[in-house]
Amino acid sequence: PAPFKSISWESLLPDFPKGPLCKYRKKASFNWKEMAVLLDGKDIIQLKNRIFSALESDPLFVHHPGEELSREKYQELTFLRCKRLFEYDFLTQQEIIENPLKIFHMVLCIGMYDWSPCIQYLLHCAVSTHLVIRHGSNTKGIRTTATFDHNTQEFIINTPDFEAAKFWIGNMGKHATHAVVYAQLYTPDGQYQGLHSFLVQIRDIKTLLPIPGVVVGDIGKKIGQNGLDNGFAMFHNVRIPKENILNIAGDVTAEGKYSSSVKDVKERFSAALGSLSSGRTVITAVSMTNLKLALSIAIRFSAVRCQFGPTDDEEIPVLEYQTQQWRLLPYLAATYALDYFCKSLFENLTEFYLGLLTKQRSQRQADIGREIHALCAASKPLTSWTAQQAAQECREACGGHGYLAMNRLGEIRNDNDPNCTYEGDNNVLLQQTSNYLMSWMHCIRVPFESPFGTINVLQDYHHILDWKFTAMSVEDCMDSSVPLAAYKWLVCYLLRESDLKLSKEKQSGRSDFEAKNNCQVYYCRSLAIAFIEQTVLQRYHDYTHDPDIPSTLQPVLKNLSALYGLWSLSKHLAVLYQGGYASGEQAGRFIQNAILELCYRLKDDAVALVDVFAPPDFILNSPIGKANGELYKNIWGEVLQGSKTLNRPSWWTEFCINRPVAGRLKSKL
Ligand SMILES: CCCCCCC/C=C/C(=O)SCCNC(=O)CCNC(=O)[C@H](O)C(C)(C)COP(=O)(O)OP(=O)(O)OC[C@H]1O[C@@H](n2cnc3c(N)ncnc32)[C@H](O)[C@@H]1OP(=O)(O)O
Ligand SMILES: Cc1cc2nc3c(=O)[nH]c(=O)nc-3n(C[C@H](O)[C@H](O)[C@H](O)COP(=O)(O)OP(=O)(O)OC[C@H]3O[C@@H](n4cnc5c(N)ncnc54)[C@H](O)[C@@H]3O)c2cc1C
Repeated sequence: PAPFKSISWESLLPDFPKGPLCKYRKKASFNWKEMAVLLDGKDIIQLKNRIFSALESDPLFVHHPGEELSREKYQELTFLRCKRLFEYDFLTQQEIIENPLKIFHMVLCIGMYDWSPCIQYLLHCAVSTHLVIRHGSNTKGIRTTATFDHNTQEFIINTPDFEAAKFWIGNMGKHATHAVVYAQLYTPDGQYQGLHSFLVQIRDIKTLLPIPGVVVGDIGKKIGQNGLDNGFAMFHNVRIPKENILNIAGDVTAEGKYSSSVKDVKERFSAALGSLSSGRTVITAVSMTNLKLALSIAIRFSAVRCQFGPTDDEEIPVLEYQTQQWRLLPYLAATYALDYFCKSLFENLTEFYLGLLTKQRSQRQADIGREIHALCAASKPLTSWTAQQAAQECREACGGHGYLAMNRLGEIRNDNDPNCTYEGDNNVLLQQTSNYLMSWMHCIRVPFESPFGTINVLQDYHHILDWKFTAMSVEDCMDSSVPLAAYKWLVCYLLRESDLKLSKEKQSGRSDFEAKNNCQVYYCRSLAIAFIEQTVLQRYHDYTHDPDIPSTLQPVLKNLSALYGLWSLSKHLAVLYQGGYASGEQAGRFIQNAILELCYRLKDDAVALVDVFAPPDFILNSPIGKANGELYKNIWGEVLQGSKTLNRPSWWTEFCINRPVAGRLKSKL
């Protein structure tokens, strides 16, 4: 941890304005500034401050309360903001080299303001990206072709029909001039060489008009992220120079011969898709950031909003209600656990990229690639779904005020939604993780480990399968070691059951394809989810129990770890009983009561816990989520800023003069 005394907290993290939230802030068991410094460190806090204050002082980023922007205008504004982000160029190369985690924080800070310019910016930056993969989940089935013409030294790109069109591509709707297009490569000998990516110009850079042979356009309004122009494209004999093949997986010689350092077709396919792991890691963090936004709003609101009370003339904050605590505080615990996990996953990814950059060809590098793929293929589903459920819960937890667009919960929910789909549909991706786990079954009897140690739990597979739930009281369950042990059992059990189920399906004569499909629900899918929850919990448990954590912060961090573990585990209670890990009434009851007790213990810390990660008011942009807690003043302030709030409607005569004659249009037949 940083040496706290030498840091001027005041300059880094100014106090919040006085107001109704002070009551809870005073009750907190820890100092929120000390926690913020522990979690992020001084350097990152300074970076965040730099980005947040640049956006706040820039007229281009001014909010327009009470104003409805058309989609066209919003897209234009998003583009201008994206350009401005390039002008700010928040990080130098040197800073990135010294601490790659800064890129991660920079992206999330911008996204906290609005995901549309953030994603647009990211997509423009991602030089090695996979922008135009789209065929849907089945990437192997992409039907766009790239045929090499050795006479002209060009590739010819073709879309066979409408169904094969590229669709959904970010930035392509209105303004992208170049795209990275995935296509099936054919060499002049007619041989099919598999999926490869190519840089294709789609619009003229001076006029923004399409290049001949390219049909490109905007796909229309979406549920969220409408500042982004998602587009479609079709290619009809579009010729690109030979150099435009991005030779990640293979290359073609001038004579038209195919060459690749990766001989195995399957391996080439994995290499071609390897870059998706970075996108999935970022989306894991994007979703976790949405949790931060939604919870900052809902918890501050709940600490101030009063309803009912023990007597007729005393109303209490809704946060005092057990139900409200149980609805929100587990998500708060999840935010802390996932925040830690995201940083650790990013570090894993950095190691992977370092290996790629230094052209590592070791077995370890290959194993890292597989493990990262398995991790982010499950962490994206876990985090995006958690954020999706949390955003809805937070919306409802703020009652009617949560439904007012100005309070931003709808926007958070809608902008988070595609995290469940893009860069791989969540349900499809979970199959990748369970495939990986199942692949370890054959070496269960020999010593093995994975580079990041996430599958090392399987070393004790046989032993763990004999474990039982042993806690004897609620108090016994108040540490995350209890849910962690249960998770280890759960992963081993679901692995065994999935493997058995697959064997049975095959023995009964089903094809590999059918057998695998019939093992998903209740087996492989649950296995992938349990595995990633266990991994997140293991990492967070280890962190919160580290003796280096200051004693002033450790109790609250341990409570968060225990709550996250028990609450996540409680969704698997049926399987714990079904498989014999738990038995009798007590086990379930202890877990439930421990969850409630932890919620109760954390409720006085809840406001301080969101103060640690909430962005400044300007960025959060939610009257009910403001740091001063002046709920009603903030709402009224915003309502009255609407340009037409007090106006008579332009159609007032339709109401007052052209009155309806009841039944005038009734059918006379
Ligand atoms: C703010 C953040 C950014 C927002 C970005 C928004 C823009 C959005 C962009 C996009 O959406 S881009 C389009 C993304 N599309 C997808 O993600 C498609 C999803 N489908 C797939 O990835 C693949 O088709 C699949 C489902 C993973 C593979 O299916 P398939 O059944 O055909 O192959 P397998 O036999 O399972 O795999 C073969 C082999 O390859 C390995 N592998 C697959 N992917 C990867 C990878 N990314 N990294 C490493 N390895 C990979 C897989 O594990 C298999 O290996 P083995 O088991 O044989 O060892
Ligand atoms: C906002 C947004 C932006 C996007 N941006 C881009 C972009 O920039 N570039 C790009 O290339 N793509 C982009 N995409 C496309 C995205 O990658 C795909 O939508 C995604 O990969 C899912 O594919 P799909 O839409 O074809 O769904 P489908 O594959 O048609 O899936 C439909 C349903 O079928 C289920 N399903 C499919 N296969 C299986 C199976 N084997 N087993 C069980 N269930 C299955 C899925 O779970 C899903 O519920 C974007 C999408 C969105 C929403």
